[in-house]
Amino acid sequence: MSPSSAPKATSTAQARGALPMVRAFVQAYPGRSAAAFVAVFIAGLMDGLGMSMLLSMLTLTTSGAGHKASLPEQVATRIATFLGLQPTAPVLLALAILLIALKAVLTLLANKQVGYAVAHIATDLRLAAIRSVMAARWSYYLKQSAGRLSNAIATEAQRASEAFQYSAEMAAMLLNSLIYLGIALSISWRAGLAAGIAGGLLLAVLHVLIRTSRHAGQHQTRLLTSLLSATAALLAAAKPLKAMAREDHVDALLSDQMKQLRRALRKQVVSREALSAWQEPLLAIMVGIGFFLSLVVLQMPLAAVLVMLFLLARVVSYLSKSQRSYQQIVVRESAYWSLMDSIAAARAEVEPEGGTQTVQLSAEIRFDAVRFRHADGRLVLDDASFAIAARELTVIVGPSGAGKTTLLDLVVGLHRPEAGTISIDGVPLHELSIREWRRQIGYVPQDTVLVNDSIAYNLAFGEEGLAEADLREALQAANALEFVDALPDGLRTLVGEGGCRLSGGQRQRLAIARALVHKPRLLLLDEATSSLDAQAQAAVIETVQRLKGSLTILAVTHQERMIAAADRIYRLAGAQVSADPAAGQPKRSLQA
Ligand SMILES: Nc1ncnc2c1ncn2[C@@H]1O[C@H](COP(=O)(O)OP(=O)(O)OP(=O)(O)O)[C@@H](O)[C@H]1O
Repeated sequence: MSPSSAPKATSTAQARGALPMVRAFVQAYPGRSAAAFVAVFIAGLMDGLGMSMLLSMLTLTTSGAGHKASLPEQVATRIATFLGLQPTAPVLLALAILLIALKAVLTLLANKQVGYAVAHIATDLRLAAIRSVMAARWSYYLKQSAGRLSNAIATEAQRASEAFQYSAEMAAMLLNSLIYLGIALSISWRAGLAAGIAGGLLLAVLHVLIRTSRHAGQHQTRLLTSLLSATAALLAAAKPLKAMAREDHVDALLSDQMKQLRRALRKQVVSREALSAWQEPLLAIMVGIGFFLSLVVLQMPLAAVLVMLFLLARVVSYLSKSQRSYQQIVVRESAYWSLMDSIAAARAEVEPEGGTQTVQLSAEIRFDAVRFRHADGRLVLDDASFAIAARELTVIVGPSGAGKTTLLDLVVGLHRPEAGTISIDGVPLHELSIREWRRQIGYVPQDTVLVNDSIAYNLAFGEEGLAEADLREALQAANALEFVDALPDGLRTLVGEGGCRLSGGQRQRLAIARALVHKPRLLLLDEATSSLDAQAQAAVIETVQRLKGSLTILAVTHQERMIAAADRIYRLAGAQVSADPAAGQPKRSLQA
């Protein structure tokens, strides 16, 4: 099964609850669900037949001649005769043992199918959640919290998949209780009816505990989401918090949510244990009443009463077990719906593929009368027209917060202009295949992002087919080869969480190498040399100068050296782009 077989994300308008969830699972995994159901059904029949053998053996040894055989006894006798055996007590016992053993084997097979399905569901839900977020618009991604996403992928997917396991258990228990109810009805409809009513009563009386569990589960889902969002955000700021001795602040911020979560979990445990604790005595009371009614009121023979009570106890006990499974389903149901909501919301914000055209960036990137504002209404570009010539170094300068990073994001296609056109070699960006365009880009963000893996991993970053020589060449170009070679494990060195085992300057050089390793046509540098010392800066700028004849470079910078090396300089301020007189003479005309 593929992640596409994960249950379909639904809109909030659709029916919620445990049953629609189970239906979605069954629709997503019809093969495994059917196999598990068939195995459980046959296992239930084997169990029923095995018990019929035992009951026949019991009545055979306790009832005298003239006893009218019940349906299960007739079936047991017929099976024995069909097998060419005399329906004697030892034969019936042996057949009962065989059938019960067969039931165990079939139950194992059913559980195996369910186990596979559970693993698939968890994986498919996780992949569906990750893919939906990664495929969403950048503006949507910016609104998400990493903690919420981690919670959806780790906890909610796990709880949702466990709900399937409990659904299978509940179905098995319900089937078994129905089979025993059938046997009881075939022996005496009165006794069968009594068993049915007793079971129904038991479920109804204890249903209040199911409601408590559902609420506690919903509470748990909400709390885990906000708790993990807050935790991830605070952990990201661990260093300044620790450096200023404010770690207690984390404790204070999280402790209230922790307490609430503990309360929700305690409620779940209490209602789960209360359900088991109450089911036992209620079952015993019902058996006692049944015993009294059949022996004293209905004056049934003891052997028949024992058989009936045994069946009644089986029906009610299977129903109780199915109720316990149902309780576990409703505890987890909210995790499933929360995850489905997240997936549906991300899919509704899917980033358009763009057009089908491709370009090689051989002439220019042009902004024509471009206007852009962020979602909060902040105007970043207003009627901006300028050109970035291919194979040149173009530098953007401007005050902090003017919108330089936003301008780079517009070139990448992460944001779309509200008016005007951004075109590459004359083709509007929205007509280009956006992924094809981005594959040509090497991007060095303002804040270096390294993942907790090796240097080699961070350089390749998912790009396939790179040889070690390619990595070394990129490191050389970024003036990073020397320090990487000096590390004991070289390219295999682990960089730590967020690259914490490297200096800021080293991290930045690795980010530059990563942007160069796939030989891009356009290199975007967002304050890419801000953490480097003068020597390292000079080396990177030398590389940039060397590269600019063969690739297009657009750099946001405040650094004099980079500005001095530029072919064109634009200043962004007050939502206007202009040639920058303060940054020295513009090397080329503003209007390309
Ligand atoms: N996703 C966003 N939603 C709303 N406003 C944003 C968003 N991103 C940036 N801004 C705002 O847009 C403006 C431009 O931000 P941007 O990061 O592009 O500026 P910048 O010129 O690169 O700044 P700096 O030199 O300080 O890095 C800022 O006022 C910022 O607060």
